[in-house]
Amino acid sequence: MTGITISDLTLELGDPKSPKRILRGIDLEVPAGQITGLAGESGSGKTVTGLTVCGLQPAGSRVSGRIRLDGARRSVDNLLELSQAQLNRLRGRELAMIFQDPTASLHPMISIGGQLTDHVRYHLGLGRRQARELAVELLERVRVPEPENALSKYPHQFSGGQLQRIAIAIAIACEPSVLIADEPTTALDVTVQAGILRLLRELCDTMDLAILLVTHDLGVMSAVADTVAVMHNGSIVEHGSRYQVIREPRTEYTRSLIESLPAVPPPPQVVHEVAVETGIENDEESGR
Ligand SMILES: Nc1ncnc2c1ncn2[C@@H]1O[C@H](COP(=O)(O)OP(=O)(O)OP(=O)(O)O)[C@@H](O)[C@H]1O
Repeated sequence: MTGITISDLTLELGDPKSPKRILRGIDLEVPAGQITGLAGESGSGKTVTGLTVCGLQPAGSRVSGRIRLDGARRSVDNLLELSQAQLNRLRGRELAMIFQDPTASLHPMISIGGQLTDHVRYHLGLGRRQARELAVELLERVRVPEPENALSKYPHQFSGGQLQRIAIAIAIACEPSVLIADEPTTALDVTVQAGILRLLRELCDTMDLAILLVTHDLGVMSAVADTVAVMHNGSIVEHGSRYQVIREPRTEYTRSLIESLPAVPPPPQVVHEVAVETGIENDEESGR
């Protein structure tokens, strides 16, 4: 299987004599070509799980277990054993991450073109012209309107949804095997959310990406995730197909999580339906 296999992942913080146990032996497969949802209430450990896969766990963490990467180009038996320098080489190439706030990964004073071309020149060793061509291609791929013009603009000149598309363009630039998406649509309007979710689905299918989608929003899960893992207090309490987890939850905790939602839309066609209803193709206004 290509993708990520997490086995018995534990993470502790604080005084070793009375540690705060953040992750308590997580087992999770994130296969290529699938969106694996990681759900759970605030503080359950979803974000820390995603960060640990990328080697970005909180400073002072004590981590044990195994995170195996089977990438298209590279496999690593246990990411936890890599040095920071080795992880740096892997991040951006094999492992990519997008966050709730896309501005967190974009520099406010550097044009979008500058940021995209710097990224691909550094990781892929491309020349200036090739890097620019790839930057345009990437912006087209994530459907940022007028990609040539977009290159000379700065982050503040784009809407939130477009910035998330640009962050996704940077994330996929080196054709990674794994994408960790942490609450990528939480800050966006519902119709804009649908467009981003549809884009993630499309990239997952066309690039055979293994996507770990971290979100507290089971509505988002029901729209795109192939399987859903539910976290509670640092453990995965249930993992199954999105239909099974959302419609026929096996644990009391998942049931209560679902009951606390206003309404869960029917799983299979949500993204498609929203797209058709609103006629979203480029679902955001262009720029400001
Ligand atoms: N840098 C840190 N230092 C200390 N504790 C931390 C740090 N980062 C996370 N934690 C703790 O780890 C636990 C899990 O946090 P995490 O952010 O993974 O939860 P989450 O499920 O993603 O919740 P949310 O949806 O609110 O982000 C929480 O108790 C949190 O307080």
